[in-house]
Amino acid sequence: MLPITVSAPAKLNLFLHITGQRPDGYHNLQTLFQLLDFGDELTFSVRDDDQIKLHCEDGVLEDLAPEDNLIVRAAQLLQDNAKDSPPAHGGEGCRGADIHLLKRLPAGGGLGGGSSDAASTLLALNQLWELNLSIDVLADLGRQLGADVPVFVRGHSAWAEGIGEELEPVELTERWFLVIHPGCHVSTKGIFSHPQLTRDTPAITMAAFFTGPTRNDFENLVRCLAEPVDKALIWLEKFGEARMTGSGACVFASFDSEAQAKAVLQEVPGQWQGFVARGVNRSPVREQLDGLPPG
Ligand SMILES: C[C@@](CO)(OP(=O)(O)O)[C@H](O)COP(=O)(O)OP(=O)(O)OC[C@H]1O[C@@H](n2ccc(N)nc2=O)[C@H](O)[C@@H]1O
Ligand SMILES: Nc1ncnc2c1ncn2[C@@H]1O[C@H](COP(=O)(O)OP(=O)(O)O)[C@@H](O)[C@H]1O
Repeated sequence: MLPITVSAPAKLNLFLHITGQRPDGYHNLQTLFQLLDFGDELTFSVRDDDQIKLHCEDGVLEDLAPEDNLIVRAAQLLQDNAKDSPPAHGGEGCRGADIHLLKRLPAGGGLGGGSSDAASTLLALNQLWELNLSIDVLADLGRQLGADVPVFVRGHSAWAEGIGEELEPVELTERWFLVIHPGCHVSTKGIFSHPQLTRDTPAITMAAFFTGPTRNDFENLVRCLAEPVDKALIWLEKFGEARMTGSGACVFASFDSEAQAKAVLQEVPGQWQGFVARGVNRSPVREQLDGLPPG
């Protein structure tokens, strides 16, 4: 089997309302996931043993032990799930993989990079190991890795409820986004457990999103706790409506054209990283890995 190279696209949360907290501590939310055509890149090749080896550039994710990396965790979960079905080509040990990661998305940026890496791993190894698992099964495995993984497995921009796993695909006008990383990191777990987080926003309908005011319920709190996020939002607001994605720290604004977004990118102050990407309704990974049985 030849190696497979796939992308792991970023997401933006076009809005994010926290509507309550569940007995298990997780929060119910409403959000609109917008997939982007920009992300990490992963190359998978089958090993002739059963090991999962992750390779990435020196310094990238160096604080993370390999066994904690969502890529390795996704591959192991898939291995465990498939251990009772014989390998397609017979014999032992063709369910190992060498995985090369080109990391472009800032970890903990609210762009879902780790979750998308995990989803792309499930999708690519399902194909490479010839497991033939359905998208529903892969999305359920993804959910065990993180609330944001299923949307990347299903691979469509989506309206989400529950903890982010109840998904309804949406067709959004494909706009251009400028995304700025203000250089700080916001812990998702930490901010979800903050006593001052707004947790009681009334639920809205999808129609209300398109006509009424929405916000990101993390934004005001993160602005107070992380000054670089506040500064980046103030700067970006000069060019249009600026908002934070997920639990931060990245902020974004949308534009009608690539040229407009790139013109603002040129102006981004040197202390911040930025990129321009197109909003896409369908994930490039799902476009690439066709032939999966329907969920
Ligand atoms: C906030 C969002 C919005 O899309 O994105 P990010 O900012 O992480 O990109 C997500 O809800 C993040 O999803 P994800 O990053 O997969 O979270 P998980 O790994 O499942 O959970 C990390 C921690 O966040 C908390 N958590 C997560 C999701 C949720 N609906 N309620 C929660 O309370 C839990 O404390 C959990 O231990
Ligand atoms: N492959 C990975 N890429 C990025 N982060 C990862 C990965 N695997 C595990 N993580 C952990 O997940 C956390 C959240 O990462 P990420 O999904 O990029 O951000 P966010 O949840 O803010 O969108 C990181 O801080 C890191 O500790």
